[in-house]
Formats: sequence, C-alpha cells, structure tokens
Amino acid sequence: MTAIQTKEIELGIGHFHLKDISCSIPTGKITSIVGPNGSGKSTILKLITRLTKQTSGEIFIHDKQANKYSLKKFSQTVSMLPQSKDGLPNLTVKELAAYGRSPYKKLFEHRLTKNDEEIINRAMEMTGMKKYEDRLIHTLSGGERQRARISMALAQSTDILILDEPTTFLDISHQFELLEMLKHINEKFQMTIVMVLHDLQQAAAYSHHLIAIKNGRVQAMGSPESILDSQFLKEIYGLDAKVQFDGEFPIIIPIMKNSRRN
Ligand SMILES: Nc1ncnc2c1ncn2[C@@H]1O[C@H](COP(=O)(O)OP(=O)(O)OP(=O)(O)O)[C@@H](O)[C@H]1O
Repeated sequence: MTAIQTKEIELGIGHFHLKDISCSIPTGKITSIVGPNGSGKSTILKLITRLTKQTSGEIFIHDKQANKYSLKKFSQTVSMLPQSKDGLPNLTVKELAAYGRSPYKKLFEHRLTKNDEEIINRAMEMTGMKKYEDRLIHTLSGGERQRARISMALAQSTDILILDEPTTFLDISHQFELLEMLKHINEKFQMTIVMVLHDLQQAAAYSHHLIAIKNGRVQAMGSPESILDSQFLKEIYGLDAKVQFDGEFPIIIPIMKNSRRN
C-alpha cells in the first residue's frame, strides 16, 4: 500500500531543478530521504506538504491527488515538522501541543473539547513530555523542545508524519532517543513516517525504505540493505568508503587518504 506517490514531478527554483521525481512511500513504514546538501530533499517535503507547488507532475496522498484535499482535510491527514531553526512562540508545552488540534476547529474556535484534551495528553505521553506540560518552551533543552514539537504534530492525529532533519542540534544520545521514539510510534500506531536525515547510518538503521536524491533527481530507492554499499556512497556522495552491517546497523568506514599516523 502506498501512502504518498509522486509522479514525474518537475520544479525549477532559480538555478535549481527537480527533475522527474517519481517515488512511492509505503504506508505504515518509515521512509528517509537522503542525499548531499542542496540536492532537493527539503523541497520534496515542501511539495508533498503543499508548501510549494510543482511546475508539472502529480502528487497522490492515499491515492487521491494532494491538491484535491481541502486544506482542513489535508491537515488532518499529513502533519509536517519543519527544520527546528524556525523560532517557536513562548507557549507552554501543552499550549503548543494544543495547536495540533487547529485543523479540527472552526475559524476563531479555541475551546478544547474533552476529546481534544485526551488526544493532547496522549500526544504528550507518547513523547514523554506530559511531565513538562506547564513548562515554557524556551526553558526546555534542545531535545525536550524537539519532543514538544513532535507532541504538537502527533496531536494533529494524522496518519502521515513528515519531519525535516529532526535530529539536527541534538547530541548523539538524544538523536538516538528521538529515533527510537519515532520507531516506537511507527510500530505502535502504524503511522507512516517520512523524514529527511543527514546521518546515513541512522537513516538506514531506522528506516524501512530509503530514497536517495542527487542534483534534483531520484538516484536510488529501496530497503537500506538493498541499496547501501560502497558504490552507492561513491555515486551519491562521491565518497570512497566501505559499508559493513552489524545486524540492522550499517557502519560506514571512509577510506582515509592521508593517515594521521604517517
Ligand atoms: N526559495 C528558493 N529560492 C532559490 N533557491 C532555492 C529556494 N529554495 C531552495 N532553493 C535551492 O534549491 C536547492 C535545493 O534546496 P533544498 O533545501 O531542497 O536542498 P536539501 O537537499 O534539503 O539541502 P540541505 O541538505 O542542505 O538541507 C538549493 O540549491 C537551494 O539553494
């Protein structure tokens, strides 16, 4: 089953061109989009979430054209967590999570129903943020802030969650904590998760499916085990390296040109 399908998407922005982006994102799985800086990954997420419009081609969400959804219905189907460089209003964790209920409200309606409260509480419990519900966002650590943002996305009650570089600015243990949390959410609720990740090892370890982009084109697609090898690293990143799998976790060993021991 396919949650998202893009068909022959083309888009030009200044000197940059996305060309013939055709890919399928499986339902209930974790898919990561990987590729070098500036290859077009975030632009693809913006197209899927209707923040940018393609010049040609079509995007389907659950087999229905994305632009045929009303804005409200779309926001009840797809939630997007942009890169965390954007500032957040100084709200409490609970107030931020409550924003996730906006697609279910009428214009200027702010009152939370009992059902909204239950969904917001569940979202904060899923991310471990319930105990911080009254804390102001600006007093949280980077990892906690990211989990608060995810609480808001989860309170949106969508079956597709899209995240752009969710581990940026987190230390290695908080990166893994966040990825474990997303894996748990995916397994428990069969939520379709799509993310852009820069760390290829993490992307491969935590994703069922990888889409590799280079110069605005899809260069490779498939399970991490089927596509991640030396040839892939050379073709996509121009990197000379070996790949070994330790169980599901790939270890990328770059071939160093100059040993510091010489
Ligand atoms: N609004 C814009 N105006 C002009 N160029 C843009 C705009 N948005 C994106 N681009 C260009 O499109 C290209 C792709 O950008 P995009 O952010 O999709 O890449 P990316 O793969 O997500 O990069 P990174 O890994 O560095 O975040 C870049 O060269 C970028 O400068």
